[in-house]
Amino acid sequence: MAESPIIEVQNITKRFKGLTAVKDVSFSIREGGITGMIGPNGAGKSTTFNMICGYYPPTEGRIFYKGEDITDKKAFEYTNMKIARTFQIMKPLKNLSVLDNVVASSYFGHAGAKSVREARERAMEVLQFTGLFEKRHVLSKDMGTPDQKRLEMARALATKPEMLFLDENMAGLNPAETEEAIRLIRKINESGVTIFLIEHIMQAVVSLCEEVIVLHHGEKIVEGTPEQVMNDPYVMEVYLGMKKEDAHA
Ligand SMILES: Nc1ncnc2c1ncn2[C@@H]1O[C@H](COP(=O)(O)OP(=O)(O)OP(=O)(O)O)[C@@H](O)[C@H]1O
Repeated sequence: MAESPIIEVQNITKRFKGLTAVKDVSFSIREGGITGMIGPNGAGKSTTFNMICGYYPPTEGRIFYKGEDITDKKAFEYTNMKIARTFQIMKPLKNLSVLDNVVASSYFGHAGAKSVREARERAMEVLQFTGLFEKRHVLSKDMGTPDQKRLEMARALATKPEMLFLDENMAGLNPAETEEAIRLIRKINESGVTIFLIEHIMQAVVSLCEEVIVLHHGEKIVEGTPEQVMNDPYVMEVYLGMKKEDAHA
């Protein structure tokens, strides 16, 4: 794994009128790795995610991608920078088939398909890769949550990203479905895509991430390997709601 950061976040703060949602947060995302962000509800995870993905700019601080300052870039410019994201509330084109959803995404980004044929070929490849090939003719609105989440990833992959942001991709999945999602995320990473994810499901964070950032009340409280983070007394208290001695009871 390369050591250089693909994303560097420097002292970002976001204020919404009177409320400071994120306060002076800094971290980096290592190229080639899987980095996770956790924290209780309202900790500032989505706000941080949205700033890094260009949905709104930080009130203060800077964000760098491969050394370039992208703080003022807009979300629509990201696919051209080989960055893609999924949404917590999924946004498929509901009345289109799974295949057409992925075909539509194939036209976007730095490697946007130049013809219908190229877009279809790309989509077929992505559907094979994500395990959705057999369901390619199903309307996306007729699929269950696990397949819709998979489709979100397929649509993102169709833009050929080098960096993928996953926003609570496992919410609403049962343990077996979670395991499948973990396998797919690992496979995407092994294909060379750097991943940054927000996730409430600890099993997924521990199994996938080599680096975890913990937010609480808008501030970064801990950063480290899953093991370091899960054994941190402050994390146990504020995030898991128990004292260290309780955890060993
Ligand atoms: N657009 C906004 N305008 C005003 N306040 C906001 C806005 N977005 C988020 N907030 C507030 O900022 C704080 C952090 O919210 P955020 O959604 O980033 O937390 P989170 O860690 O993602 O929570 P969850 O796990 O519930 O999604 C919350 O108090 C929230 O109400």
